[in-house]
Amino acid sequence: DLFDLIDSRLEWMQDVAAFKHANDRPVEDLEREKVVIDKTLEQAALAGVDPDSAQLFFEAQIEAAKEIQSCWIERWTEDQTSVPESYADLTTEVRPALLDLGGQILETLSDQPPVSTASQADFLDTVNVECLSDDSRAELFDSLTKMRHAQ
Ligand SMILES: O=C(O)C(=O)C[C@]1(C(=O)O)C=C[C@@H](O)C=C1
Repeated sequence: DLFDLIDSRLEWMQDVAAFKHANDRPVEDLEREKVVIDKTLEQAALAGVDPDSAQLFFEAQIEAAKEIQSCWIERWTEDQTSVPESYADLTTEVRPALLDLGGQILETLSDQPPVSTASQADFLDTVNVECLSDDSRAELFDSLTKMRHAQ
């Protein structure tokens, strides 16, 4: 289901944060964001989703992803004992999984009517990731309702 896929993408961000924290890498990677957006445009064209609306939604997902990662790293910086000992590898595991989820999100979206504002409560119930603020969740939902099928 669409909301579960969006939740799954964000659930990966704790692992991403753990990898970056352990390897002293910054949360934001603009070069990677370009790869993700380029892939999104390609996947949107294949799935029949309007590319501009897909780009705006994926940018909102990336903003949410960075907020979640920063929140975790802040927690671990305050309490060293809470730092995770194991986490998935960013390059070989997480990034391929994120691109795959992106494709599934676009395919699922194209197979159903556009997301209606009436499904907000259901969205908020399902997309309930630790460290994601209410504001970001609302913004994510708003850009999701603006995604359109290709003309
Ligand atoms: O791949 C990463 O390094 C991530 O943190 C994931 C992600 C994304 O949501 O796709 C988020 C933030 C980065 O700036 C780049 C990409």
